Amino acid sequence: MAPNHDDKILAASKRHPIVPLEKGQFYKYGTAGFRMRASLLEGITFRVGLLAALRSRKLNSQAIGVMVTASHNPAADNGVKIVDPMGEMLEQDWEKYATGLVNCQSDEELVKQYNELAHQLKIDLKAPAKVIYGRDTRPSGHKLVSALADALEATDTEYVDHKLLTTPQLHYLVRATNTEGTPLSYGKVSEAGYYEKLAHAFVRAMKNKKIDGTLTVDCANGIGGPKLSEFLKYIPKGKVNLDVKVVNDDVLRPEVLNLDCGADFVKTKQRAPPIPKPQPGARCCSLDGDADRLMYYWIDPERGFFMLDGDRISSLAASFIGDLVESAGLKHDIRIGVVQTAYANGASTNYITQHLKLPVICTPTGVKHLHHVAQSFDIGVYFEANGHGTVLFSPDALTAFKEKQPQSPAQKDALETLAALGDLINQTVGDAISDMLMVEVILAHKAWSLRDWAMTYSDLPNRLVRVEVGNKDLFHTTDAERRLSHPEGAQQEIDDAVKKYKDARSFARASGTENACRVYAEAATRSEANELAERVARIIERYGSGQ
Ligand SMILES: CC(=O)N[C@H]1[C@@H](OP(=O)(O)O)O[C@H](CO)[C@@H](O)[C@@H]1O
Ligand SMILES: [Mg+2]
Repeated sequence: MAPNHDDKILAASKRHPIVPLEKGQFYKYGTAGFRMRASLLEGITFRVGLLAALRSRKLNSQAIGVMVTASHNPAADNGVKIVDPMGEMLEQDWEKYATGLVNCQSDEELVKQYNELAHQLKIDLKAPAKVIYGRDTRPSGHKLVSALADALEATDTEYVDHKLLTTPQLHYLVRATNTEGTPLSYGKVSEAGYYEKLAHAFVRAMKNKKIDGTLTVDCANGIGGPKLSEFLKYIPKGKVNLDVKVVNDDVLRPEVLNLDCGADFVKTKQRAPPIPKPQPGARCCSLDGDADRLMYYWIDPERGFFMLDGDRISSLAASFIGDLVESAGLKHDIRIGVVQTAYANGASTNYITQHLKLPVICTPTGVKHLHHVAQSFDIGVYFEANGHGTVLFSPDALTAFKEKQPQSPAQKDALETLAALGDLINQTVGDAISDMLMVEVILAHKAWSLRDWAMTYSDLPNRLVRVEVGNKDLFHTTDAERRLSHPEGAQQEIDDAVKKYKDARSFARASGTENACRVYAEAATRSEANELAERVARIIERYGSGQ
């Protein structure tokens, strides 16, 4: 007889009610799962647990991950998202099922829809299921994970609570769990296993190169602080000279999470966090609240603040890895590509295509889109301008690094470094700690300061504007979000505006995470970029109000 979870789900669901929204509004599994004020999330997290259990049963009982975090949002928010078996984001086709379950009006309707989904997707509810989960430092996380556990109990799902984790650590653990004991083993299934893997790969990739000076790491007062401090204990003394100063790592006062610090602050405000007082010349980087975004910067004694964002990290990685592939004698066997979104600075795209001679593909916003396209290369480098990204190596590429017989000491060296990078760089998702170690390795190999890195090309002046509109759903895009297909006439007006400026580019789209549109503009000078952005913002305002 099929196990009947219905009564258990019904009873448990009553303990975790959904907060009804105003008529006509509904909850949506967005770019980063469900993310909103934490007070609205208990019932949602319970229902996400139901879906995670179904997903595990659908995928031969592989472990599914659930991460409770609201990343760089204020402390009062929280969020919940599902991680697929290889550590990737939930398959897009399933987002609508999450949205469906969460928007059921009653507990009875929820149970009905749960069973209908199982039937429609041919899921055997008798099969074993496994879910593993973690959370960031937000106090609301406790209540949310207990709602999640209730859903897993009600559906007879095995679960492991990994407690406090960075988002990328949870992604690592999901993949490690599902590959344990196989030739594709991703590492030990523990937080310590994650640190050991990274520390070991870091030492191998450094190859006795020297890192110049101290790196100050702003951890946004989030989970990255304690986790980075823990990681540092795993670096063998005397083998590498990584000198890290961890700052903004206060996780005991939730109100300071992401407050005037962190990668999102640095990127959007284009300045260093005020605390600790910025030191001219100091090499700095910032993580975000769940440690999956990374920004580098320094205050130049002469020219002031200078930021090295996701585009810079992407071009740095592509250039270094491209050179290594050539030195390893694999240039004709391995296809390297770079994936960006329309927000990437045009100068970075030019540098990658014209100087590095690598192909660049533009995808819609959201790392799941970039990740997917990056998988089509042997080595796919992807970063959003906001500092979220990674480098993916195909199984063929990893095999080539390990098995190719080197013809010279230089080839051997390049192959070893590539193999070490394959272990150092998180293959499941963008990971600020892993990306930071990658940047440190590259700067040490090139013997570059942040200023040397910044000299590779000059960014085009640009401006990003948030525009409140009556109805953002009126805006539809095409060509990887670079053009508007609706409302009719809007794109023509943007084109006409762009033509008035030199080296200019501008586009507008509805945000996937906020109730607003975003306008991006770049041009040859700062004043022109500002003027163009304002002009396009006015166009969007006008069309967004339906006039
Ligand atoms: C311009 C911008 O930075 N957009 C961000 C933002 O998406 P929007 O759809 O633009 O709101 O949040 C996403 C999730 O964190 C992130 O992937 C993306 O890069
Ligand atoms: Mg984040």
